Amino acid sequence: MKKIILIAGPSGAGKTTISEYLTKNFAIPRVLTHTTRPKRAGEDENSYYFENDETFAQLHFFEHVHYGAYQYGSSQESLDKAWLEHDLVSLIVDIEGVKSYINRLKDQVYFLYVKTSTIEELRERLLERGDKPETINQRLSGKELNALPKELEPFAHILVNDDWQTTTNWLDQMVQTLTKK
Ligand SMILES: Nc1ncnc2c1ncn2[C@@H]1O[C@H](COP(=O)(O)OP(=O)(O)OP(=O)(O)O)[C@@H](O)[C@H]1O
Ligand SMILES: Nc1nc2c(ncn2[C@@H]2O[C@H](COP(=O)(O)O)[C@@H](O)[C@H]2O)c(=O)[nH]1
Repeated sequence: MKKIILIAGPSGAGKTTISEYLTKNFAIPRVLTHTTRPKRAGEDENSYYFENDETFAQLHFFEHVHYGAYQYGSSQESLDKAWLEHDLVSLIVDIEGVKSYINRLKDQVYFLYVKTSTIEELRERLLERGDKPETINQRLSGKELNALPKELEPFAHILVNDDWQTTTNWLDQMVQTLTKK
C-alpha cells in the first residue's frame, strides 16, 4: 500500500531537516506544496512551488490554508507524482492539513508530529536561521504554533527532536517499520 508520512509541528522543530534526511538516506521523496510566501535564504525550486496570489488562485488543491500573511496548498497531482517515485513519501503540512489528509487517506497516513522539549529551543533555532523576532513571536503563539490538538493525539507518532543523533536513530527505526512487507 502506498503511504504518506505527514510531518507537522511548530516552526523550527526540524520538519524540513527531517524530510531532507529521509530523501537523502532512504530516497523518500517530499511532496512539494505551493506557497505565496517569499523564498528564504537557502531555499530553491526543491523547497516549494513559489506562487503569487494570481497564480495560486488558478490552482486546484487537495487542501489549502492561510498561515500568517501567506497561502499554502497541496495538490493530488504532486502526491501522485511522488508516489510514482516511491511507495513511501513525505509531506510537510500544518495541523489543519493533517486533519484533511487523515480524513481523506485514512490508513495510508503515518502522522509524524515533531517537537522540541522547550519553546526556547525553537526560538534560538529560528533566530539562528535568520527569522525576524516579530515573525518568530507570531509563529510561536496561537494557531501558528501548530500545537498537537487532543483529537489528533491518537494518530500521532511524536518525535522530540532535541538531539539530532537520537532523531536519526528514531527515523531509521520508523522507516524500517514502514517498509516492512
Ligand atoms: N536536532 C536539532 N538540533 C539542533 N538544530 C536543529 C535540529 N534539527 C533541526 N535543527 C535546525 O533548526 C533550524 C530549523 O529547522 P527546520 O527548518 O528543519 O524547521 P521546520 O520545522 O521545517 O521550520 P519551519 O516550519 O519554520 O519551516 C534549522 O537551522 C535546522 O538546521
Ligand atoms: N495545510 C498545509 N500546510 C502547509 C502546506 N505547505 C506548508 N505548510 C505548512 O505551513 C507552515 C509554514 O511553512 P513555512 O515553510 O513558511 O515555515 C508550516 O506549518 C508548514 O507545515 C500545505 O500545502 N498545506
